[in-house]
Amino acid sequence: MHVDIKICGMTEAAGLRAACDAGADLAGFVFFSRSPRNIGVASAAGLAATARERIGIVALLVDAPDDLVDAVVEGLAPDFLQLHGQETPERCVELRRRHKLPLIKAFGIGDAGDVDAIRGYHGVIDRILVDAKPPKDAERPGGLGRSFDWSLLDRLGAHPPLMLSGGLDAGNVGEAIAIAGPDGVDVSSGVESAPGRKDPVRIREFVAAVRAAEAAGAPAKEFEE
Ligand SMILES: O=C(O)c1ccccc1NCC(=O)[C@H](O)[C@H](O)COP(=O)(O)O
Repeated sequence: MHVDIKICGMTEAAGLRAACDAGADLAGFVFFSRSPRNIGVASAAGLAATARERIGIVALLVDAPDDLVDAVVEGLAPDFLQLHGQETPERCVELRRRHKLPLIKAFGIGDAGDVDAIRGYHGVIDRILVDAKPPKDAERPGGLGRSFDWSLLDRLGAHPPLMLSGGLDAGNVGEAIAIAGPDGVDVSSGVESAPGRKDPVRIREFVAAVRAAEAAGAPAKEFEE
């Protein structure tokens, strides 16, 4: 089984190069002004141009208006859009139709009800990304280095491909894969030396830990829609 690895919150060439060299599958760029990983479209496009043949490019947006989504899609030409806000299924349909790009929809998980709510998105998104539910007063809805009870995902039933995130690092990602059996994992804080600064050594260690878990044969759960 292959577990896709997404390293999110790229702001510098060194981090992006480390992700490519380590064999990560996807690199995320955050377009959200209250994030320490926020990046402008031109800077993201410049970085992505150096890596596009080696890694998939993900544009992360939070309840973004059309003019921002249009600018990001036109300037960056991402392979995926990741929606990390309160986007409704109707908004997902609209964005998929308008941009003809696969959607990764993020869901904050705090309890069983949050998992059950994902069902309303089946058929209108391409991948589920589960993250810890942020506290009410959080500055941002993701990239907080918080994890959640992975066993809640047992309730998912049949589902589109699943990406697990939230507080992952090289030390816990093997256990997370064994419990949740995701199709992919996503990390930001756990591979940083400070918010917004990716650490090449931690990236290498994280990718190695995921590949070791794959080799150990943690069973990926089947998905279907
Ligand atoms: O990373 C951010 O700053 C961010 C800001 C606003 C919305 C989402 C954000 N990150 C989303 C991601 O995909 C992160 O990789 C995911 O939340 C996991 O983050 P972490 O727990 O820090 O590994």
